[in-house]
Amino acid sequence: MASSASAKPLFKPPLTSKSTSKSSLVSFVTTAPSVSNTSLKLSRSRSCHSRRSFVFNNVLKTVDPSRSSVLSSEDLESSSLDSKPAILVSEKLGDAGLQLLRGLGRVECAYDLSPEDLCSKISSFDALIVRSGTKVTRQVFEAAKGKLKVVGRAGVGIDNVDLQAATEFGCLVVNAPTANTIAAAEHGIALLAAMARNVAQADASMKAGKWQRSKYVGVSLVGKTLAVMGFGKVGSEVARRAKGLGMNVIAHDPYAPADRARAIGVDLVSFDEAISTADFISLHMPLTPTTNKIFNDDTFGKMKKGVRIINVARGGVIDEDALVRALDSGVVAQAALDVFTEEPPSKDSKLVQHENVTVTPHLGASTKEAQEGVAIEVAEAVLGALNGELSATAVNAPMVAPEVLSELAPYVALAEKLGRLAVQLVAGGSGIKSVKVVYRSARDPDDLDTRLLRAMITKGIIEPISNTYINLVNADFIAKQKGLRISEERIVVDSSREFPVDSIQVQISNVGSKFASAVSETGEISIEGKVKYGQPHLTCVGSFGVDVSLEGNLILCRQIDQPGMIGRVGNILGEHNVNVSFMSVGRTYRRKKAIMAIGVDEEPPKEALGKIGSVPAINEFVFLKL
Ligand SMILES: NC(=O)c1ccc[n+]([C@@H]2O[C@H](COP(=O)([O-])OP(=O)(O)OC[C@H]3O[C@@H](n4cnc5c(N)ncnc54)[C@H](O)[C@@H]3O)[C@@H](O)[C@H]2O)c1
Ligand SMILES: O=C(O)[C@H](O)COP(=O)(O)O
Repeated sequence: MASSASAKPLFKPPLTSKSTSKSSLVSFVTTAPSVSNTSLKLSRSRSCHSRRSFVFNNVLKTVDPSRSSVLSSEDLESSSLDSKPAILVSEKLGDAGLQLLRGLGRVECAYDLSPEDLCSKISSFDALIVRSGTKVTRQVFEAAKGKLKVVGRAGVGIDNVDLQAATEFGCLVVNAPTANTIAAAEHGIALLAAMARNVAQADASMKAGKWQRSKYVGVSLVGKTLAVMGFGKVGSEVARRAKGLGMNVIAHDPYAPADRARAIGVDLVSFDEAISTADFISLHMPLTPTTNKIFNDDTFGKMKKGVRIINVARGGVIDEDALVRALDSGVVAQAALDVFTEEPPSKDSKLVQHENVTVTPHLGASTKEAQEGVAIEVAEAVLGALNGELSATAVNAPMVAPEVLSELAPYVALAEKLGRLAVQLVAGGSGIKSVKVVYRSARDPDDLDTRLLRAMITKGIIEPISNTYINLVNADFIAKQKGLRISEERIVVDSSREFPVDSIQVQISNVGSKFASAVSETGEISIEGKVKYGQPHLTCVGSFGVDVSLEGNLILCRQIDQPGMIGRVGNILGEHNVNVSFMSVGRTYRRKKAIMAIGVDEEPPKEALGKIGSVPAINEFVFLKL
């Protein structure tokens, strides 16, 4: 048997790269205790309610051994060149970000790949980093064959990434949402001023040898009304700067808080009020199915005649043919555009060629400062994700604050193990439709973020019975796809508020069990666990209280409560060189029914299990893999 009895959680620091530590989330390793013969822990309980190491990157990694899994920091630190994660950078990325990536990964920069080339290469890469020019389509995720774990968008807009496909394939998408805000806002203001004073047109005219002072009389900005459509990061920075130019600024954003707008002297108004009262309209909303062509014949028709439009958001929010019509009719006096439905637009695009239109080739984020910033921001997010950390800039996974992650880490391990145990108790192992998870906690229900725990229970339940790999990104999607309904209940209990969760109970209803004693009085398979000394423990099976550390494998026996049972089963396992790590007996009444839970390091041979089954006082038993 093993020799040490101590249970000590080890807190492992994140990747050693200096800049990675700025935004990275903590990764944990907790080492399960091994227990010697002499310190074999025995406990007796009446009823329920009176290593291996766990690496936190379990949350994101793939577990199908035929697929390469997300690397732990140990892997990264000790890896040879070939075993470093492979990162494909498909568009120009700032040097600082590339250096970070090269410190920990094998980086290939391949710009201007055709969609076919991208698809043919992608299955060799763990991560892909793009800007707005690469379309990361469903075909790309299909071609990746499960190898691709993270797509990093070096910028804000993720409309070029098929998020639904990414989620279905369990691929995390992260972006760099903050580093180019100022650059985009400054470009918006540059276009606003340049358009109002015909800077680009006058420049072209002079370079053509002309001197046309009366042709390029402009309009003033001071005192004019600017409508900012989309009052997020860029929109509010544009508004702040426009206020400085003496403009009256209003904004429309269905999701922006009014107090944030008020703080910079901006009134939030309805869509129609914004577009019908503005002299200038600046677009700063994302391209989504709702905002697609939101500026069209109908909406241009509601604008003040002679309105001027600036777009540094996405070309797709404007119906470009309708804009040409509005420019031709004079409803829109001028437009200044940095973004287009198709990029680059066709050479003979009427919009680009229109004399009242000023254009730039998607330069909003193109300052040295912003490019260095987004490169670092995305590199940190991608490396963090490859290290199994949840990114603060995750686009298709719940964002979980670092302090919440650190608190929940041991409960995440417990959740997965409970899911894994519960499914093995189901007769036939399948046909599960309905799972209920009950969290008992002293904290208010609002104070407990259970998304991670639910994802890991889902992972524990589905992975043993299918070849689907599950992580935090795709857990809910896969559960839904498999028709598995997972409901949650939170019960406030009178215990310590120091810990987020007192116990987690997993119930599977409407199924038979291969271990009848796991079925509770109300008819569902029910097991419950707690975290004790940082380790997941099984504390309840059906209506029987037990206490066994969840490590290695588990044997559950229902027996008649009588002397000598522990010794008999222990001897059988000893004869077959199977190391017992924990043992616990739970009974309903003295000398009546009892459940013995035995943790074992090795899988007992069939012969040993047969001998246990033939002990006369043992009514039923089951062997479960953790
Ligand atoms: N041209 C460039 O190079 C460049 C650079 C940076 C950002 N962008 C684009 O600018 C846009 C804004 O970026 P951000 O960083 O400010 O993003 P953000 O998420 O901070 O802000 C977007 C805002 O739009 C709002 N919004 C969503 N739907 C809306 C609707 N129907 N009507 C009005 N508002 C709506 C959201 O509530 C949010 O407040 C994005 O599309 C981004 O891709 C372009
Ligand atoms: O959404 C963004 O961040 C901008 O549009 C920048 O795109 P780019 O990285 O292609 O310059």
